[in-house]
Amino acid sequence: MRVAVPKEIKNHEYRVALTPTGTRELTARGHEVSVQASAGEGAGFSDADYEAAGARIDADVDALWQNAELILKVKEPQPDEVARLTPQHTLFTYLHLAAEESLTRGLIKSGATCIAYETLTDARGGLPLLAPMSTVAGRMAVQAGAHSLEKAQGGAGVLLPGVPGVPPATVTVIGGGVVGENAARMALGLGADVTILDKSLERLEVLDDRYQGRIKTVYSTADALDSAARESDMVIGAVLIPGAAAPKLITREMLGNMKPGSVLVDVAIDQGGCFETSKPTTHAEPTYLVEGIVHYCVANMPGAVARTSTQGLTNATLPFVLALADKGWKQALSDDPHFLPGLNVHAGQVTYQAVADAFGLDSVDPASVVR
Ligand SMILES: NC(=O)C1=CN([C@@H]2O[C@H](COP(=O)(O)OP(=O)(O)OC[C@H]3O[C@@H](n4cnc5c(N)ncnc54)[C@H](O)[C@@H]3O)[C@@H](O)[C@H]2O)C=CC1
Ligand SMILES: CC(=O)C(=O)O
Ligand SMILES: [Mg+2]
Repeated sequence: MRVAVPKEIKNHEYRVALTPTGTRELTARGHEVSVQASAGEGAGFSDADYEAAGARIDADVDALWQNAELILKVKEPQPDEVARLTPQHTLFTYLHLAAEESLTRGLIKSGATCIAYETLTDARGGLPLLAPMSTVAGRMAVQAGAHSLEKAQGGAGVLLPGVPGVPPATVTVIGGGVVGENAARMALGLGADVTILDKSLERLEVLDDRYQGRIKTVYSTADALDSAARESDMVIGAVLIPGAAAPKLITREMLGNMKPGSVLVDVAIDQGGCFETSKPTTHAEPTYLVEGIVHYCVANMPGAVARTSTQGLTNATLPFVLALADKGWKQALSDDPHFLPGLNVHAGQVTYQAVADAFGLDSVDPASVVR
């Protein structure tokens, strides 16, 4: 199969979808891999590294896309990339379609087969291609939030661990999944007073057992969210309803009850955000203020630690990339019931129910498409 790896073009996105190690796995199986010139540079991989693994380096972006059958990316296609997609292409990347109607409509129009990392499942009920980046984003959320609490960033001037005689900051994490647990662990490690809210009692039991009371767990209700807003120095939004737009859990009205200079870190921004006043930001300008509350809403947080993130992401995607290249998308998806939910759009139709629901579109069952 002809596999192409474009250079990412989203603001401050330095990850790349395939490492030289992954390239070698593909070329050893007889696949042709074209990597856009300097695509791996931000993650510390040179063109020569890819060439040594058997890839062709292509400086001509038009030719790269035109010759490709399988396109491997990291971030959702940007408008210039959507314009390059045709029915011949299978695209494998993060899509987060429920947050972006124009992208969804663009992919429908393209006729391409679009498979999202974030909606693949595993036998334990997890999201195996979201998990590595959720781990990164959860860990980064506390770094970003701690920086945002500094006065120069508009924050209240609070140090997470406090000092002897001054109590630590209060950090609330909404959603105790992969992002949430990793954020809570980091905040705990830095000496903050940490609480996790979740709607899943089962998940709260796991966390309670794992942290033995060092992290408090609270069932997520409107009352609990009200208290979290009033009492916290930092609130981290880490909820997910797979494939769907995030619920708005902290409203604009609730900001008035928060301490001035406290910080909201909305990691769920890639699914539209879980705070009413969130809007996507970039690493170039990560924060903004609403009613004296600092908002950090970067939709590609792992891009900032591209070396670690690229390795973590490609470790998880490689088996699926190999299946797509070896068997073609139809056979690969039909052979694996956990790969199948990755299919979001095919030949002009939405194949993921929650995405169709978000925009009032019709959807078709992905199983019917691979038969
Ligand atoms: N901004 C960024 O750069 C990145 C963002 N993300 C996003 O972070 C979000 C979280 O991802 P994961 O932790 O992997 O998901 P997950 O599925 O592991 O965890 C989500 C948790 O939210 C809980 N939840 C759902 N509704 C809730 C509610 N109303 N109140 C409290 N808890 C609720 C669920 O029970 C679950 O435990 C996703 O939107 C993901 O796309 C992930 C990586 C990078
Ligand atoms: C999950 C995601 O959107 C990211 O890693 O950028
Ligand atoms: Mg996004």
